[in-house]
Amino acid sequence: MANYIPFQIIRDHLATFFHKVVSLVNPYNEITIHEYCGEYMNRDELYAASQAYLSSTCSSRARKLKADLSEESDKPSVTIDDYEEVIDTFRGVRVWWCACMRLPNSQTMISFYPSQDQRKYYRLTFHKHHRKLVEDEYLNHILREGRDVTVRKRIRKLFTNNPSSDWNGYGGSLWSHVVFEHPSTFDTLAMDPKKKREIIDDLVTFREGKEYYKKIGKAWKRGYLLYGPPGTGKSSMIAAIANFMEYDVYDLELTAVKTNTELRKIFIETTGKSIIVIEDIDCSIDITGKRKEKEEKDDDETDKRLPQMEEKDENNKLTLSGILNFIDGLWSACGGERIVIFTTNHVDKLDPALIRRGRMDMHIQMSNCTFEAFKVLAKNYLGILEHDLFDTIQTLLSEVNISPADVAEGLMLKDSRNEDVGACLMNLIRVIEAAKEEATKKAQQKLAAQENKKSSKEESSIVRPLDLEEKNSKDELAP
Ligand SMILES: Nc1ncnc2c1ncn2[C@@H]1O[C@H](COP(=O)(O)OP(=O)(O)OP(=O)(O)O)[C@@H](O)[C@H]1O
Ligand SMILES: [Mg+2]
Repeated sequence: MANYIPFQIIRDHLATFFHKVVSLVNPYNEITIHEYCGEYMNRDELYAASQAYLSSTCSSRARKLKADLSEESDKPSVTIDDYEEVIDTFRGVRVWWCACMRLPNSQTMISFYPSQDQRKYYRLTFHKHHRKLVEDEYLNHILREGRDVTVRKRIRKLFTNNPSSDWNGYGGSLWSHVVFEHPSTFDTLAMDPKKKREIIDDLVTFREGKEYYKKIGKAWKRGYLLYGPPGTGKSSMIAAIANFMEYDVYDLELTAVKTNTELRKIFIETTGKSIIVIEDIDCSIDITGKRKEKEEKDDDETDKRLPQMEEKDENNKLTLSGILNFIDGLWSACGGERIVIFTTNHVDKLDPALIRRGRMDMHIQMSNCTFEAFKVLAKNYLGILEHDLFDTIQTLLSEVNISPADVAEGLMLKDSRNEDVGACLMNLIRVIEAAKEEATKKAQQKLAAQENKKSSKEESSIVRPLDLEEKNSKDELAP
């Protein structure tokens, strides 16, 4: 024992000395990034980001790779295998990455959780001259890029706050979700190409605007109001935006929300890089004119009520001001990169406060099928850019209002093996002609009804002698 203590001291001194000598000779520094960290051994975000970054940026340079399928992705991901060293270059500076593993101290212990025993980590090696660059900039670069890759690779989800039994809701969450797999894209969306370009440009500016929003002191969010008749592609546009931006979609069913407080909680559970959608906002809740009603009520009752009471009442129901708060007030508190979209068939029914610029930044009218929109549908459904029947269809479309949904239905092949393109276009012509006939009939009926109304009005304004006699006798009887 007496010999043991001096031996240990000598060994420690030797180890320190050895390190000193090595660091004098070795011009390289190392940083290790462990998979699990902290008191509760949480998975380290920098480790996850490094893994994503390396698999997307450096795996092509590695010879030994490994593949896996994580729960959060629908594609196998290939990453660099353990102990395979890869080189990355940042601002002309070379760094070396290596995935390493520290084996358990005791081999005799049996564990059902190998990942807890085998501590994985990345070793990042670089020249000591570049230490500042690595610490101050490169690691942040890894974190940012790695997070982006993770977001891009994840399975996107469609959330709803009004779940049916087969949706996945966990841990008392107010949202349930399914995998979001809508095929709509801007390429398949039939609308005026100029308008489409404007929307895409607006989305790109928004996506790249993090610093700009920060600079001007505004929450990083954007509101779109989509309005137009049924079947003009409002829901398809939402899916196209989600696919273009690679965002999750939160389909907020307002009728399932009872109070402002609940709305607030629901909102707080949403994450960044998402679209919050309220479809048919005019039908979801009677918010039109609710403010007016409230103002009138306030005039009568303000004196009798304490302010706290009013606030409590407000929180016990869902009100327009609750929704307005939801759209702008709370955004700033919850980080950014969210898009909110309202859809409606009746834009004129909405309270102007709800859709004013700043809340709904862009008002997008989805219109009935134009010839330009038809050409997109013909390309998508039939794979054609031109046809002899296009002229006829162009003339017909200029004469009648028909939704892209109806045109799309007319273009659907009944039997994809036998039907030819001409037959499909003829079918569409029949559909448009029927719509035209229907519209003419309706217009005639409307005209006839108006004529009837007019003539009955004229009739009632002619005062007949008999009526006068009757009126006079009534006047006499009156007290
Ligand atoms: N502009 C469009 N471009 C491509 N397809 C469209 C378009 N509009 C409608 N469709 C087709 O019609 C179907 C119905 O469209 P969608 O649900 O997007 O209409 P909507 O405007 O949301 O209707 P509603 O007001 O009834 O909710 C879609 O599945 C799509 O196939
Ligand atoms: Mg819709």
